[in-house]
Amino acid sequence: MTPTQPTGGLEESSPTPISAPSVITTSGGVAHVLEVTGLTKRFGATTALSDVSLHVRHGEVHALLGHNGSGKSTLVKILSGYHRPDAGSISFKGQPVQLPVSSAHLAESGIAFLHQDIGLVPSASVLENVRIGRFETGVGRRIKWKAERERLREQLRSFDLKVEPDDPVNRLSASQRTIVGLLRALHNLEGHTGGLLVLDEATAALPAHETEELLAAVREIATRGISVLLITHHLNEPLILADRVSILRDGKLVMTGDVAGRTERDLAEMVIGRERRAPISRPPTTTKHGDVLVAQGLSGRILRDVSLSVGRGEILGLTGLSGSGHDEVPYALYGMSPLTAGTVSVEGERVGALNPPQSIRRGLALVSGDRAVAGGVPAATVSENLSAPSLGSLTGPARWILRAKEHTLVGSLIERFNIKPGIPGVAFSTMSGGNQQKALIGRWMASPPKVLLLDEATSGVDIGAVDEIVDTLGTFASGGGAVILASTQYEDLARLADRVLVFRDGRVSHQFRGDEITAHELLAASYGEAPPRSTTAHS
Ligand SMILES: Nc1ncnc2c1ncn2[C@@H]1O[C@H](COP(=O)(O)OP(=O)(O)OP(=O)(O)O)[C@@H](O)[C@H]1O
Repeated sequence: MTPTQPTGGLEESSPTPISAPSVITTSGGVAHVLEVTGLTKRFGATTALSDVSLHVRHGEVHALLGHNGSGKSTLVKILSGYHRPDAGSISFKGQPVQLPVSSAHLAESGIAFLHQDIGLVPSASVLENVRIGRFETGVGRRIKWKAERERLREQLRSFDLKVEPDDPVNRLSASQRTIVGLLRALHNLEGHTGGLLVLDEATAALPAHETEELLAAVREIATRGISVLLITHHLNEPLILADRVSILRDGKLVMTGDVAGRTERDLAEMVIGRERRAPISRPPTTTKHGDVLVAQGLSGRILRDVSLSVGRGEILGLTGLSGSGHDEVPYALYGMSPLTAGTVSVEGERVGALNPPQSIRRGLALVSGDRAVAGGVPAATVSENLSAPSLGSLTGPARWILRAKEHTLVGSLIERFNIKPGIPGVAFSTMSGGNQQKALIGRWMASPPKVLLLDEATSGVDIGAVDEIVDTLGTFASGGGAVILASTQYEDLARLADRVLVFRDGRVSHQFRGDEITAHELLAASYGEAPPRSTTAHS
Protein backbone atom coordinates (compact mmCIF):
# COMPACT_ATOMS: atom_id res chain seq x y z
CA MET A 1 0.00 0.00 0.00
CA THR A 2 1.20 3.51 -0.51
CA PRO A 3 2.38 4.92 2.80
CA THR A 4 0.32 8.09 2.60
CA GLN A 5 -3.05 8.31 1.01
CA PRO A 6 -4.30 11.50 -0.52
CA THR A 7 -7.64 12.46 0.90
CA GLY A 8 -10.71 12.94 -1.23
CA GLY A 9 -13.40 10.75 -2.60
CA LEU A 10 -14.16 9.22 -5.95
CA GLU A 11 -14.40 11.71 -8.71
CA GLU A 12 -15.70 11.50 -12.23
CA SER A 13 -12.69 10.86 -14.44
CA SER A 14 -12.19 13.12 -17.39
CA PRO A 15 -11.10 11.21 -20.50
CA THR A 16 -7.43 11.77 -21.22
CA PRO A 17 -6.63 12.67 -24.83
CA ILE A 18 -4.61 10.08 -26.75
CA SER A 19 -0.96 11.03 -26.80
CA ALA A 20 2.39 9.26 -26.84
CA PRO A 21 3.50 8.96 -23.21
CA SER A 22 6.62 10.83 -22.22
CA VAL A 23 9.57 8.91 -20.81
CA ILE A 24 8.81 9.74 -17.21
CA THR A 25 5.17 10.47 -16.62
CA THR A 26 3.82 11.78 -13.38
CA SER A 27 0.50 12.99 -12.19
CA GLY A 28 0.35 15.15 -9.10
CA GLY A 29 4.04 14.32 -8.55
CA VAL A 30 3.37 10.56 -8.38
CA ALA A 31 4.99 8.32 -10.99
CA HIS A 32 2.86 5.63 -12.64
CA VAL A 33 3.90 2.06 -13.22
CA LEU A 34 1.15 1.63 -15.82
CA GLU A 35 -0.49 4.20 -18.05
CA VAL A 36 -3.33 3.11 -20.26
CA THR A 37 -4.47 5.97 -22.49
CA GLY A 38 -7.53 6.18 -24.70
CA LEU A 39 -7.92 2.42 -25.14
CA THR A 40 -10.73 1.36 -27.47
CA LYS A 41 -11.63 -2.20 -28.47
CA ARG A 42 -14.55 -3.24 -30.63
CA PHE A 43 -15.90 -6.71 -31.37
CA GLY A 44 -18.23 -6.26 -34.34
CA ALA A 45 -21.07 -4.06 -33.15
CA THR A 46 -19.98 -4.30 -29.49
CA THR A 47 -17.64 -1.67 -28.11
CA ALA A 48 -16.01 -3.52 -25.23
CA LEU A 49 -13.75 -0.59 -24.28
CA SER A 50 -14.32 3.01 -25.28
CA ASP A 51 -11.51 5.54 -24.82
CA VAL A 52 -10.41 4.11 -21.46
CA SER A 53 -7.57 5.81 -19.58
CA LEU A 54 -6.31 4.21 -16.39
CA HIS A 55 -3.19 5.03 -14.40
CA VAL A 56 -1.71 2.74 -11.73
CA ARG A 57 0.73 4.44 -9.37
CA HIS A 58 3.96 2.88 -8.21
CA GLY A 59 3.36 0.70 -5.14
CA GLU A 60 -0.40 1.10 -4.99
CA VAL A 61 -3.16 -1.48 -4.95
CA HIS A 62 -5.60 -0.27 -7.59
CA ALA A 63 -8.96 -2.01 -7.76
CA LEU A 64 -10.79 -2.25 -11.08
CA LEU A 65 -14.52 -2.88 -10.68
CA GLY A 66 -17.36 -3.16 -13.15
CA HIS A 67 -20.53 -5.08 -13.87
CA ASN A 68 -20.53 -8.21 -16.03
CA GLY A 69 -19.61 -7.27 -19.56
CA SER A 70 -18.21 -3.87 -18.60
CA GLY A 71 -14.86 -4.60 -20.26
CA LYS A 72 -12.54 -5.71 -17.42
CA SER A 73 -11.38 -8.95 -19.07
CA THR A 74 -10.91 -7.17 -22.40
CA LEU A 75 -8.57 -4.69 -20.70
CA VAL A 76 -6.62 -7.54 -19.06
CA LYS A 77 -6.45 -9.38 -22.38
CA ILE A 78 -5.00 -6.28 -24.05
CA LEU A 79 -2.42 -5.96 -21.26
CA SER A 80 -1.45 -9.61 -21.67
CA GLY A 81 -1.18 -9.33 -25.47
CA TYR A 82 -4.19 -11.52 -26.28
CA HIS A 83 -6.07 -8.67 -27.99
CA ARG A 84 -4.80 -5.76 -30.07
CA PRO A 85 -6.72 -2.56 -29.26
CA ASP A 86 -8.33 -0.55 -32.06
CA ALA A 87 -6.98 2.68 -30.57
CA GLY A 88 -5.00 3.89 -27.61
CA SER A 89 -1.60 3.40 -26.06
CA ILE A 90 0.03 1.75 -23.08
CA SER A 91 3.19 2.72 -21.28
CA PHE A 92 4.88 0.73 -18.57
CA LYS A 93 7.31 2.35 -16.12
CA GLY A 94 7.30 5.38 -18.43
CA GLN A 95 8.22 3.44 -21.57
CA PRO A 96 5.72 3.17 -24.46
CA VAL A 97 4.76 -0.43 -25.14
CA GLN A 98 4.47 -1.71 -28.71
CA LEU A 99 0.97 -3.12 -29.32
CA PRO A 100 -0.14 -5.85 -29.28
CA VAL A 101 1.91 -6.57 -26.16
CA SER A 102 4.36 -9.41 -26.90
CA SER A 103 5.15 -12.25 -24.50
CA ALA A 104 8.82 -11.22 -24.74
CA HIS A 105 7.86 -7.76 -23.51
CA LEU A 106 5.89 -9.20 -20.61
CA ALA A 107 8.83 -11.37 -19.56
CA GLU A 108 11.29 -8.46 -19.82
CA SER A 109 9.20 -5.75 -18.26
CA GLY A 110 7.91 -7.22 -15.01
CA ILE A 111 4.16 -7.62 -15.47
CA ALA A 112 2.66 -10.81 -14.11
CA PHE A 113 -0.91 -12.13 -14.15
CA LEU A 114 -2.93 -14.35 -11.88
CA HIS A 115 -6.24 -15.38 -13.43
CA GLN A 116 -9.26 -17.05 -11.85
CA ASP A 117 -8.18 -20.25 -13.54
CA ILE A 118 -4.74 -20.43 -11.92
CA GLY A 119 -3.46 -23.12 -14.28
CA LEU A 120 -1.53 -25.27 -11.78
CA VAL A 121 -0.62 -28.92 -12.38
CA PRO A 122 -2.62 -30.66 -9.61
CA SER A 123 -0.45 -33.79 -9.31
CA ALA A 124 2.84 -31.84 -9.26
CA SER A 125 4.38 -30.44 -6.08
CA VAL A 126 4.20 -26.86 -4.86
CA LEU A 127 7.88 -26.45 -5.75
CA GLU A 128 7.45 -27.79 -9.28
CA ASN A 129 4.45 -25.53 -9.88
CA VAL A 130 6.17 -22.40 -8.60
CA ARG A 131 9.54 -22.90 -10.24
CA ILE A 132 8.69 -24.82 -13.39
CA GLY A 133 11.01 -23.75 -16.21
CA ARG A 134 13.06 -21.53 -13.90
CA PHE A 135 14.90 -23.94 -11.62
CA GLU A 136 18.33 -22.89 -10.42
CA THR A 137 20.88 -25.26 -11.96
CA GLY A 138 24.50 -26.08 -11.11
CA VAL A 139 27.20 -28.22 -12.70
CA GLY A 140 25.90 -30.33 -15.60
CA ARG A 141 22.62 -28.33 -15.51
CA ARG A 142 21.52 -30.31 -12.47
CA ILE A 143 18.71 -28.71 -10.50
CA LYS A 144 19.80 -27.51 -7.06
CA TRP A 145 16.85 -29.14 -5.32
CA LYS A 146 18.05 -28.47 -1.78
CA ALA A 147 18.63 -24.76 -2.38
CA GLU A 148 15.34 -24.46 -4.27
CA ARG A 149 13.43 -26.14 -1.43
CA GLU A 150 15.01 -23.94 1.22
CA ARG A 151 14.29 -20.79 -0.74
CA LEU A 152 10.67 -21.71 -1.31
CA ARG A 153 10.21 -22.78 2.30
CA GLU A 154 11.26 -19.30 3.35
CA GLN A 155 8.83 -17.69 0.91
CA LEU A 156 6.00 -19.93 2.08
CA ARG A 157 6.76 -18.84 5.63
CA SER A 158 6.74 -15.16 4.68
CA PHE A 159 3.21 -15.66 3.33
CA ASP A 160 2.26 -17.60 6.44
CA LEU A 161 1.46 -20.61 4.29
CA LYS A 162 1.68 -23.84 6.24
CA VAL A 163 2.54 -26.15 3.36
CA GLU A 164 5.75 -27.89 2.36
CA PRO A 165 7.54 -27.47 -1.01
CA ASP A 166 7.01 -31.18 -1.78
CA ASP A 167 3.27 -31.24 -0.98
CA PRO A 168 1.19 -32.06 -4.08
CA VAL A 169 -0.94 -29.11 -5.08
CA ASN A 170 -4.12 -31.21 -5.16
CA ARG A 171 -3.95 -31.55 -1.36
CA LEU A 172 -4.08 -27.79 -0.79
CA SER A 173 -7.13 -25.67 -0.04
CA ALA A 174 -8.43 -23.26 -2.69
CA SER A 175 -6.77 -20.25 -1.08
CA GLN A 176 -3.48 -22.09 -0.63
CA ARG A 177 -3.54 -23.00 -4.33
CA THR A 178 -4.18 -19.37 -5.21
CA ILE A 179 -1.23 -18.26 -3.07
CA VAL A 180 0.94 -20.84 -4.86
CA GLY A 181 -0.23 -19.18 -8.10
CA LEU A 182 0.79 -15.83 -6.61
CA LEU A 183 4.24 -17.14 -5.76
CA ARG A 184 4.64 -18.39 -9.32
CA ALA A 185 3.60 -14.96 -10.62
CA LEU A 186 6.10 -13.32 -8.26
CA HIS A 187 8.88 -15.43 -9.74
CA ASN A 188 8.09 -13.77 -13.07
CA LEU A 189 8.76 -10.44 -11.38
CA GLU A 190 12.11 -11.51 -9.94
CA GLY A 191 14.98 -9.21 -10.87
CA HIS A 192 12.65 -6.30 -11.68
CA THR A 193 12.40 -3.20 -9.56
CA GLY A 194 8.78 -2.42 -8.95
CA GLY A 195 6.63 -4.42 -11.29
CA LEU A 196 2.90 -4.96 -11.66
CA LEU A 197 0.81 -7.89 -10.60
CA VAL A 198 -2.59 -8.17 -12.27
CA LEU A 199 -5.09 -10.22 -10.25
CA ASP A 200 -7.94 -11.07 -12.60
CA GLU A 201 -10.83 -12.29 -10.42
CA ALA A 202 -8.34 -14.42 -8.49
CA THR A 203 -10.73 -14.59 -5.54
CA ALA A 204 -13.89 -15.37 -7.57
CA ALA A 205 -13.86 -19.10 -6.82
CA LEU A 206 -12.56 -18.81 -3.26
CA PRO A 207 -14.80 -19.63 -0.34
CA ALA A 208 -15.58 -16.44 1.60
CA HIS A 209 -13.62 -17.61 4.64
CA GLU A 210 -10.47 -18.30 2.60
CA THR A 211 -10.32 -14.94 0.85
CA GLU A 212 -8.73 -13.26 3.86
CA GLU A 213 -5.62 -15.47 3.53
CA LEU A 214 -5.15 -14.40 -0.06
CA LEU A 215 -5.75 -10.74 0.69
CA ALA A 216 -3.08 -10.87 3.40
CA ALA A 217 -0.67 -12.30 0.81
CA VAL A 218 -1.52 -9.50 -1.63
CA ARG A 219 -0.97 -6.93 1.11
CA GLU A 220 2.45 -8.45 1.76
CA ILE A 221 3.30 -8.18 -1.95
CA ALA A 222 2.31 -4.51 -2.06
CA THR A 223 4.61 -3.73 0.88
CA ARG A 224 7.49 -5.01 -1.30
CA GLY A 225 6.88 -2.15 -3.74
CA ILE A 226 5.00 -4.18 -6.34
CA SER A 227 1.90 -2.47 -7.69
CA VAL A 228 -1.28 -4.51 -7.89
CA LEU A 229 -4.22 -4.16 -10.28
CA LEU A 230 -7.03 -6.00 -8.49
CA ILE A 231 -10.04 -7.02 -10.57
CA THR A 232 -12.88 -8.35 -8.49
CA HIS A 233 -16.64 -8.56 -8.00
CA HIS A 234 -16.27 -8.77 -4.21
CA LEU A 235 -16.75 -5.18 -3.15
CA ASN A 236 -15.33 -5.67 0.34
CA GLU A 237 -11.89 -6.44 -1.12
CA PRO A 238 -11.06 -2.92 -2.37
CA LEU A 239 -12.18 -1.57 0.98
CA ILE A 240 -9.81 -3.91 2.83
CA LEU A 241 -6.91 -3.68 0.45
CA ALA A 242 -6.88 -0.99 -2.21
CA ASP A 243 -5.62 2.58 -2.23
CA ARG A 244 -7.65 3.65 -5.25
CA VAL A 245 -10.48 2.28 -7.32
CA SER A 246 -11.55 2.67 -10.94
CA ILE A 247 -14.96 1.68 -12.24
CA LEU A 248 -15.85 0.56 -15.75
CA ARG A 249 -19.43 0.72 -16.92
CA ASP A 250 -20.43 -0.43 -20.42
CA GLY A 251 -16.85 -0.12 -21.64
CA LYS A 252 -16.30 3.40 -20.29
CA LEU A 253 -14.20 4.38 -17.31
CA VAL A 254 -16.62 6.34 -15.16
CA MET A 255 -14.65 6.85 -11.95
CA THR A 256 -11.17 6.83 -10.49
CA GLY A 257 -10.56 7.88 -6.92
CA ASP A 258 -9.43 7.05 -3.41
CA VAL A 259 -11.03 4.20 -1.54
CA ALA A 260 -10.77 5.89 1.86
CA GLY A 261 -14.15 6.93 3.19
CA ARG A 262 -16.16 4.72 0.81
CA THR A 263 -18.61 2.00 1.80
CA GLU A 264 -19.56 -1.23 0.06
CA ARG A 265 -22.91 0.31 -0.73
CA ASP A 266 -21.27 3.30 -2.48
CA LEU A 267 -19.21 0.95 -4.61
CA ALA A 268 -22.22 -1.27 -5.43
CA GLU A 269 -24.20 1.72 -6.63
CA MET A 270 -21.34 2.96 -8.78
CA VAL A 271 -20.83 -0.49 -10.30
CA ILE A 272 -24.46 -1.05 -11.23
CA GLY A 273 -25.10 2.60 -12.01
CA ARG A 274 -28.20 2.85 -9.85
CA GLU A 275 -29.38 2.25 -6.34
CA ARG A 276 -29.31 -1.41 -5.42
CA ARG A 277 -32.92 -2.55 -5.28
CA ALA A 278 -34.26 -4.79 -2.56
CA PRO A 279 -34.62 -8.42 -3.64
CA ILE A 280 -38.10 -9.84 -4.13
CA SER A 281 -39.20 -10.99 -0.71
CA ARG A 282 -40.23 -14.59 -0.44
CA PRO A 283 -41.68 -16.02 2.75
CA PRO A 284 -39.42 -18.80 4.05
CA THR A 285 -40.83 -22.29 3.58
CA THR A 286 -41.38 -23.58 7.07
CA THR A 287 -43.38 -26.62 6.10
CA LYS A 288 -42.30 -28.80 3.23
CA HIS A 289 -44.91 -29.98 0.80
CA GLY A 290 -43.53 -33.46 0.26
CA ASP A 291 -40.00 -34.54 -0.48
CA VAL A 292 -38.93 -34.32 -4.10
CA LEU A 293 -35.49 -35.80 -3.62
CA VAL A 294 -34.32 -38.12 -0.86
CA ALA A 295 -30.71 -39.32 -0.57
CA GLN A 296 -29.68 -41.99 1.93
CA GLY A 297 -26.20 -42.95 3.13
CA LEU A 298 -24.16 -41.21 0.44
CA SER A 299 -20.43 -41.91 0.57
CA GLY A 300 -18.01 -40.77 -2.09
CA ARG A 301 -14.73 -38.91 -2.49
CA ILE A 302 -15.17 -36.98 0.77
CA LEU A 303 -18.79 -37.70 1.71
CA ARG A 304 -19.34 -40.19 4.54
CA ASP A 305 -22.80 -41.64 5.05
CA VAL A 306 -24.75 -38.45 4.31
CA SER A 307 -28.54 -38.49 4.19
CA LEU A 308 -30.61 -35.50 3.14
CA SER A 309 -33.85 -34.53 1.48
CA VAL A 310 -35.36 -31.48 -0.19
CA GLY A 311 -39.03 -30.67 -0.52
CA ARG A 312 -41.18 -28.95 -3.11
CA GLY A 313 -40.71 -25.19 -2.82
CA GLU A 314 -37.70 -25.53 -0.55
CA ILE A 315 -34.23 -24.00 -0.95
CA LEU A 316 -31.71 -26.19 0.84
CA GLY A 317 -28.24 -24.64 1.32
CA LEU A 318 -25.09 -26.70 1.79
CA THR A 319 -21.90 -25.15 3.11
CA GLY A 320 -18.59 -25.87 4.84
CA LEU A 321 -14.86 -25.28 4.50
CA SER A 322 -13.15 -26.52 1.35
CA GLY A 323 -12.64 -30.24 1.63
CA SER A 324 -15.69 -30.63 3.91
CA GLY A 325 -17.69 -32.39 1.18
CA HIS A 326 -20.63 -29.95 0.87
CA ASP A 327 -19.74 -29.13 -2.74
CA GLU A 328 -19.50 -32.80 -3.70
CA VAL A 329 -23.25 -33.27 -3.15
CA PRO A 330 -24.66 -31.55 -6.29
CA TYR A 331 -22.24 -33.44 -8.56
CA ALA A 332 -22.86 -36.75 -6.76
CA LEU A 333 -26.65 -36.38 -7.04
CA TYR A 334 -26.32 -35.49 -10.72
CA GLY A 335 -24.05 -38.48 -11.39
CA MET A 336 -20.87 -36.54 -12.15
CA SER A 337 -18.97 -37.49 -9.00
CA PRO A 338 -18.81 -41.21 -8.19
CA LEU A 339 -20.45 -42.63 -5.08
CA THR A 340 -19.22 -45.69 -3.23
CA ALA A 341 -22.49 -46.12 -1.33
CA GLY A 342 -25.96 -44.65 -1.03
CA THR A 343 -29.30 -44.37 -2.76
CA VAL A 344 -31.17 -41.49 -4.37
CA SER A 345 -34.92 -41.29 -4.98
CA VAL A 346 -36.78 -38.64 -6.96
CA GLU A 347 -40.52 -38.33 -6.21
CA GLY A 348 -40.43 -41.65 -4.40
CA GLU A 349 -38.81 -43.55 -7.25
CA ARG A 350 -35.32 -44.93 -6.71
CA VAL A 351 -32.79 -43.77 -9.33
CA GLY A 352 -30.83 -46.79 -10.61
CA ALA A 353 -27.68 -45.66 -12.34
CA LEU A 354 -26.65 -42.14 -11.37
CA ASN A 355 -25.43 -40.40 -14.52
CA PRO A 356 -26.21 -37.04 -16.15
CA PRO A 357 -28.58 -38.29 -18.92
CA GLN A 358 -30.58 -40.30 -16.36
CA SER A 359 -30.60 -37.29 -13.99
CA ILE A 360 -31.95 -35.00 -16.71
CA ARG A 361 -34.71 -37.55 -17.47
CA ARG A 362 -35.62 -37.59 -13.76
CA GLY A 363 -35.93 -33.80 -13.70
CA LEU A 364 -32.59 -32.80 -12.21
CA ALA A 365 -30.50 -29.89 -13.55
CA LEU A 366 -26.99 -28.84 -12.55
CA VAL A 367 -25.45 -25.38 -12.70
CA SER A 368 -21.83 -25.05 -11.63
CA GLY A 369 -19.82 -21.91 -10.91
CA ASP A 370 -16.95 -23.73 -12.61
CA ARG A 371 -18.03 -23.28 -16.22
CA ALA A 372 -15.28 -25.66 -17.37
CA VAL A 373 -17.07 -28.45 -15.46
CA ALA A 374 -20.70 -27.86 -16.30
CA GLY A 375 -20.92 -24.83 -18.54
CA GLY A 376 -22.49 -24.10 -21.87
CA VAL A 377 -21.14 -25.13 -25.26
CA PRO A 378 -18.67 -22.31 -26.04
CA ALA A 379 -18.73 -22.65 -29.84
CA ALA A 380 -22.53 -22.97 -30.08
CA THR A 381 -24.60 -19.81 -30.29
CA VAL A 382 -26.19 -17.99 -27.38
CA SER A 383 -29.54 -19.09 -28.80
CA GLU A 384 -28.56 -22.79 -28.98
CA ASN A 385 -27.26 -22.71 -25.41
CA LEU A 386 -30.34 -20.96 -24.07
CA SER A 387 -32.82 -23.24 -25.81
CA ALA A 388 -31.00 -26.55 -25.13
CA PRO A 389 -33.06 -27.62 -22.07
CA SER A 390 -36.33 -26.76 -23.85
CA LEU A 391 -35.73 -28.65 -27.11
CA GLY A 392 -38.51 -31.12 -26.25
CA SER A 393 -41.11 -28.35 -26.44
CA LEU A 394 -39.54 -26.72 -29.49
CA THR A 395 -39.67 -29.62 -31.92
CA GLY A 396 -42.41 -30.05 -34.47
CA PRO A 397 -43.26 -32.89 -36.89
CA ALA A 398 -40.26 -35.02 -37.93
CA ARG A 399 -38.40 -33.51 -34.94
CA TRP A 400 -37.74 -30.24 -36.75
CA ILE A 401 -36.86 -27.42 -34.45
CA LEU A 402 -39.53 -24.74 -34.64
CA ARG A 403 -37.28 -21.73 -35.20
CA ALA A 404 -39.94 -19.07 -34.63
CA LYS A 405 -40.85 -20.62 -31.28
CA GLU A 406 -37.15 -20.90 -30.38
CA HIS A 407 -36.61 -17.27 -31.34
CA THR A 408 -39.44 -16.10 -29.08
CA LEU A 409 -38.25 -18.23 -26.18
CA VAL A 410 -34.63 -17.06 -26.46
CA GLY A 411 -35.69 -13.42 -26.76
CA SER A 412 -37.80 -13.66 -23.64
CA LEU A 413 -34.99 -15.32 -21.64
CA ILE A 414 -32.50 -12.65 -22.72
CA GLU A 415 -34.88 -9.94 -21.59
CA ARG A 416 -35.98 -11.61 -18.38
CA PHE A 417 -32.45 -12.37 -17.19
CA ASN A 418 -30.88 -9.21 -18.56
CA ILE A 419 -28.31 -11.20 -20.56
CA LYS A 420 -25.91 -8.90 -22.37
CA PRO A 421 -25.14 -8.19 -25.15
CA GLY A 422 -28.10 -10.50 -25.84
CA ILE A 423 -27.40 -11.27 -29.48
CA PRO A 424 -28.85 -14.76 -30.10
CA GLY A 425 -26.68 -15.61 -33.13
CA VAL A 426 -23.19 -15.01 -31.68
CA ALA A 427 -20.98 -17.71 -30.10
CA PHE A 428 -21.68 -18.30 -26.40
CA SER A 429 -17.95 -17.87 -25.67
CA THR A 430 -18.04 -14.23 -26.77
CA MET A 431 -20.22 -13.26 -23.83
CA SER A 432 -18.54 -12.16 -20.60
CA GLY A 433 -18.21 -14.79 -17.87
CA GLY A 434 -20.96 -13.33 -15.69
CA ASN A 435 -23.44 -13.12 -18.56
CA GLN A 436 -22.72 -16.76 -19.43
CA GLN A 437 -23.50 -17.67 -15.82
CA LYS A 438 -26.83 -15.78 -15.90
CA ALA A 439 -27.70 -17.60 -19.12
CA LEU A 440 -26.84 -21.00 -17.63
CA ILE A 441 -29.26 -20.46 -14.74
CA GLY A 442 -31.90 -18.60 -16.72
CA ARG A 443 -32.22 -21.28 -19.42
CA TRP A 444 -33.60 -23.76 -16.89
CA MET A 445 -36.45 -21.43 -16.04
CA ALA A 446 -38.06 -21.96 -19.46
CA SER A 447 -38.56 -25.66 -18.79
CA PRO A 448 -38.11 -25.89 -15.05
CA PRO A 449 -36.56 -29.05 -13.60
CA LYS A 450 -37.95 -30.67 -10.45
CA VAL A 451 -34.67 -30.13 -8.61
CA LEU A 452 -32.13 -27.47 -9.43
CA LEU A 453 -28.64 -28.35 -8.17
CA LEU A 454 -26.17 -25.48 -7.92
CA ASP A 455 -22.55 -25.16 -6.87
CA GLU A 456 -21.19 -21.64 -6.30
CA ALA A 457 -23.69 -20.34 -8.81
CA THR A 458 -22.74 -16.70 -8.21
CA SER A 459 -19.01 -17.15 -8.87
CA GLY A 460 -17.74 -14.31 -11.11
CA VAL A 461 -21.15 -12.65 -11.13
CA ASP A 462 -21.54 -8.92 -10.43
CA ILE A 463 -23.50 -7.56 -7.52
CA GLY A 464 -26.56 -6.64 -9.62
CA ALA A 465 -26.62 -10.09 -11.24
CA VAL A 466 -26.32 -11.79 -7.82
CA ASP A 467 -29.55 -10.00 -6.89
CA GLU A 468 -31.14 -11.22 -10.13
CA ILE A 469 -30.04 -14.81 -9.46
CA VAL A 470 -31.35 -14.65 -5.89
CA ASP A 471 -34.71 -13.43 -7.24
CA THR A 472 -34.74 -16.14 -9.92
CA LEU A 473 -34.14 -18.94 -7.42
CA GLY A 474 -36.72 -17.49 -5.04
CA THR A 475 -39.34 -17.35 -7.80
CA PHE A 476 -38.47 -20.88 -8.94
CA ALA A 477 -38.95 -22.20 -5.39
CA SER A 478 -42.17 -20.23 -4.89
CA GLY A 479 -43.48 -22.01 -7.99
CA GLY A 480 -42.87 -25.40 -6.34
CA GLY A 481 -39.32 -26.13 -7.54
CA ALA A 482 -36.74 -27.64 -5.18
CA VAL A 483 -33.26 -26.14 -4.94
CA ILE A 484 -30.04 -27.58 -3.53
CA LEU A 485 -27.49 -24.80 -3.35
CA ALA A 486 -23.86 -25.49 -2.38
CA SER A 487 -22.21 -22.20 -1.55
CA THR A 488 -19.63 -20.58 0.68
CA GLN A 489 -21.18 -17.16 0.20
CA TYR A 490 -22.82 -17.10 3.63
CA GLU A 491 -24.66 -13.84 2.94
CA ASP A 492 -26.33 -15.35 -0.13
CA LEU A 493 -27.38 -18.42 1.89
CA ALA A 494 -28.77 -16.22 4.66
CA ARG A 495 -30.84 -14.27 2.11
CA LEU A 496 -32.10 -17.27 0.27
CA ALA A 497 -32.11 -20.62 2.04
CA ASP A 498 -34.93 -22.14 4.08
CA ARG A 499 -32.54 -24.63 5.62
CA VAL A 500 -28.75 -24.96 5.60
CA LEU A 501 -26.67 -28.06 6.28
CA VAL A 502 -23.08 -27.41 7.37
CA PHE A 503 -20.54 -30.09 6.51
CA ARG A 504 -17.36 -31.07 8.31
CA ASP A 505 -15.10 -33.95 7.29
CA GLY A 506 -17.63 -35.34 4.85
CA ARG A 507 -20.55 -35.41 7.31
CA VAL A 508 -23.38 -33.05 8.22
CA SER A 509 -22.41 -31.35 11.48
CA HIS A 510 -25.11 -28.69 11.84
CA GLN A 511 -28.53 -27.83 10.51
CA PHE A 512 -29.99 -24.31 10.58
CA ARG A 513 -33.49 -23.16 9.64
CA GLY A 514 -35.23 -19.85 8.91
CA ASP A 515 -34.07 -17.08 11.24
CA GLU A 516 -31.27 -19.23 12.65
CA ILE A 517 -29.46 -18.84 9.31
CA THR A 518 -27.04 -15.95 9.64
CA ALA A 519 -23.64 -15.46 7.99
CA HIS A 520 -22.04 -15.45 11.44
CA GLU A 521 -23.62 -18.76 12.52
CA LEU A 522 -22.68 -20.44 9.26
CA LEU A 523 -19.07 -19.30 9.51
CA ALA A 524 -18.79 -20.44 13.15
CA ALA A 525 -20.35 -23.82 12.33
CA SER A 526 -18.04 -24.30 9.33
CA TYR A 527 -15.08 -23.90 11.66
CA GLY A 528 -16.73 -26.17 14.24
CA GLU A 529 -17.11 -23.30 16.67
CA ALA A 530 -20.90 -23.35 16.95
CA PRO A 531 -22.63 -25.67 19.39
CA PRO A 532 -23.86 -28.77 17.57
CA ARG A 533 -27.47 -28.62 16.43
CA SER A 534 -29.85 -31.15 15.04
CA THR A 535 -27.96 -33.04 12.35
CA THR A 536 -30.91 -34.92 10.99
CA ALA A 537 -30.66 -33.63 7.47
CA HIS A 538 -34.27 -34.45 6.67
CA SER A 539 -36.85 -31.98 7.85
N1 LIG B 1 -14.11 -12.33 -28.39
C1 LIG B 1 -15.21 -11.59 -28.30
N2 LIG B 1 -16.09 -11.48 -29.33
C2 LIG B 1 -17.19 -10.72 -29.24
N3 LIG B 1 -17.52 -10.00 -28.15
C3 LIG B 1 -16.70 -10.05 -27.09
C4 LIG B 1 -15.51 -10.86 -27.10
N4 LIG B 1 -14.89 -10.72 -25.91
C5 LIG B 1 -15.67 -9.87 -25.17
N5 LIG B 1 -16.73 -9.47 -25.88
C6 LIG B 1 -17.79 -8.54 -25.43
O1 LIG B 1 -17.16 -7.39 -24.89
C7 LIG B 1 -17.86 -6.92 -23.75
C8 LIG B 1 -16.93 -6.86 -22.56
O2 LIG B 1 -16.65 -8.18 -22.15
P1 LIG B 1 -15.60 -8.52 -20.99
O3 LIG B 1 -15.41 -10.01 -21.01
O4 LIG B 1 -14.41 -7.67 -21.14
O5 LIG B 1 -16.43 -8.08 -19.70
P2 LIG B 1 -16.08 -8.26 -18.15
O6 LIG B 1 -16.20 -6.91 -17.51
O7 LIG B 1 -14.78 -8.95 -18.00
O8 LIG B 1 -17.28 -9.16 -17.66
P3 LIG B 1 -17.35 -10.32 -16.51
O9 LIG B 1 -17.35 -9.62 -15.20
O10 LIG B 1 -18.67 -10.97 -16.77
O11 LIG B 1 -16.20 -11.25 -16.72
C9 LIG B 1 -19.03 -7.87 -23.55
O12 LIG B 1 -20.16 -7.28 -24.16
C10 LIG B 1 -18.62 -9.11 -24.29
O13 LIG B 1 -19.75 -9.81 -24.78
